[in-house]
Amino acid sequence: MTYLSTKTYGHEIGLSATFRQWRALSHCRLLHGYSLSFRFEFEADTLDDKNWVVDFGGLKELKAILEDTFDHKTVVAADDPELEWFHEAARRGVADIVVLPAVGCEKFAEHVYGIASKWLLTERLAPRCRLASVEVKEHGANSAIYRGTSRAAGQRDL
Ligand SMILES: Nc1nc2c(c(=O)[nH]1)N=C([C@H](O)[C@H](O)COP(=O)(O)OP(=O)(O)OP(=O)(O)O)CN2
Repeated sequence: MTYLSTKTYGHEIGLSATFRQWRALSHCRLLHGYSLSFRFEFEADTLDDKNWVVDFGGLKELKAILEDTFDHKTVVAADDPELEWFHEAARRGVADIVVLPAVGCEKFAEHVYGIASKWLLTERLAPRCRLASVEVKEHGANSAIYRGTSRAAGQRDL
């Protein structure tokens, strides 16, 4: 028996991030932004003493991490050829930049999955509670999902 629970920080909470996919040939190479949505899917074979997979109200640190990374941020890929230009924008107070290994919904989902998995361990919620997946949505039509590949998902990719 596996129990699932989910937590969604939707578009309505305003995690507004600007980014670009510099390798794209389309308009996606231009800076553009979305109020990103994040959906966490947790799983457990056994519930805690309250009969919960994970406390819905106990995830505020995860929300804070999302805010630190995506709220009013300009997210830049570490290999963006214009990286120095973004740093200059930050120095001038025009952009609050966050440099990540890669940019795009799939990579945002992977990045958040890694952070959230570590957090579960730190909080001693893992290994009982595992992070099954993280979904990142740009808007109602576009999303990407990063899924743990083993039942030890709460302890992998660390
Ligand atoms: N698999 C992915 N594909 C794309 C991503 C992504 O993160 N993962 N990102 C982009 C662009 O950055 C952009 O966010 C999407 O723009 P666009 O392709 O124009 O998509 P729209 O939904 O706005 O376009 P419609 O034509 O209205 O469908 C591109 N691809």
